[in-house]
Amino acid sequence: MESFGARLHRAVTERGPLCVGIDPHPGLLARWGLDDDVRGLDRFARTVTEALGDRVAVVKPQSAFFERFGSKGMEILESTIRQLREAGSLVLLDVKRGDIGSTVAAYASAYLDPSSPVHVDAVTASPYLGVGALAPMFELAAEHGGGVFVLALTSNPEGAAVQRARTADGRTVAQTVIDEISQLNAGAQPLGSVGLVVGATIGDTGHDLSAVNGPLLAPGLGAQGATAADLRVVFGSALPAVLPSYSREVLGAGPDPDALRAAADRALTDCRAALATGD
Ligand SMILES: O=c1ccn([C@@H]2O[C@H](COP(=O)(O)O)[C@@H](O)[C@H]2O)c(=O)[nH]1
Repeated sequence: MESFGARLHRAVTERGPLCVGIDPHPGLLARWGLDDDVRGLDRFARTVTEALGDRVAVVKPQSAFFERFGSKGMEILESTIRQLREAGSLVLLDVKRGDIGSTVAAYASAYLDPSSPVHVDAVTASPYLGVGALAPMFELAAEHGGGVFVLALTSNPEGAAVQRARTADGRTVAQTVIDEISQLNAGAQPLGSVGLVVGATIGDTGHDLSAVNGPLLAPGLGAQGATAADLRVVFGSALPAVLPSYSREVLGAGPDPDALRAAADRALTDCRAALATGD
């Protein structure tokens, strides 16, 4: 079984370092001339999938925008996941799950067991109940070639008070998460399968990402104010592992599929330039 780290490395080599989110905000549905209902959601998700599924390395549906329509929204999420995978992009479901270990095991089987209807390539997870409580996700992911992206330094301003608080040994909470994930990925080639989420908005915080050896998902670009040029400041020597992520910045170009593709291409060009070593 090929690991998620290896699959992601290949996808980024072939398609470029870019993740595009599917975040059907009510405001975006309106801008696209769609109603804020199940039909609008379906049209939106289908349009993004058809425009970008065969060219972007990773697509990240935001589960909340599907969940808010109940079972019909979940049906659309299931078919979106299926279509994206058929088109060849890796699917990272942004669900930010986390709980006590026995419940995390159920979340793991929901998203990382290939027999599940919402099986995806990777999920986002919250370490607030302890990184160790996420072990069932890491284990099932490893068994089936899946990945997990653990929140470390999020892009929103409210995150800092918790994530940059100091623990008894003087490290920040975020650094303890970073260090635990680094241990999980130690020795993995070409890249570990447990990633971190580090916002592109956070500036130079002095956190040490050098030993992570896993992918670093960087949301916060575009609508939240960060630019590709900020990636160098935030990630420093860890830049080669960065997977930049845009949602509203690209989605706002729709519904014309050509305009969506052009927006994704622009984002990729900016990110390639920012991530290029020696730039
Ligand atoms: O720290 C984080 C973690 C996750 N997100 C998610 O990424 C997208 C960002 O959307 P934009 O439209 O590009 O702002 C959204 O789904 C968030 O829930 C994040 O922003 N920051």
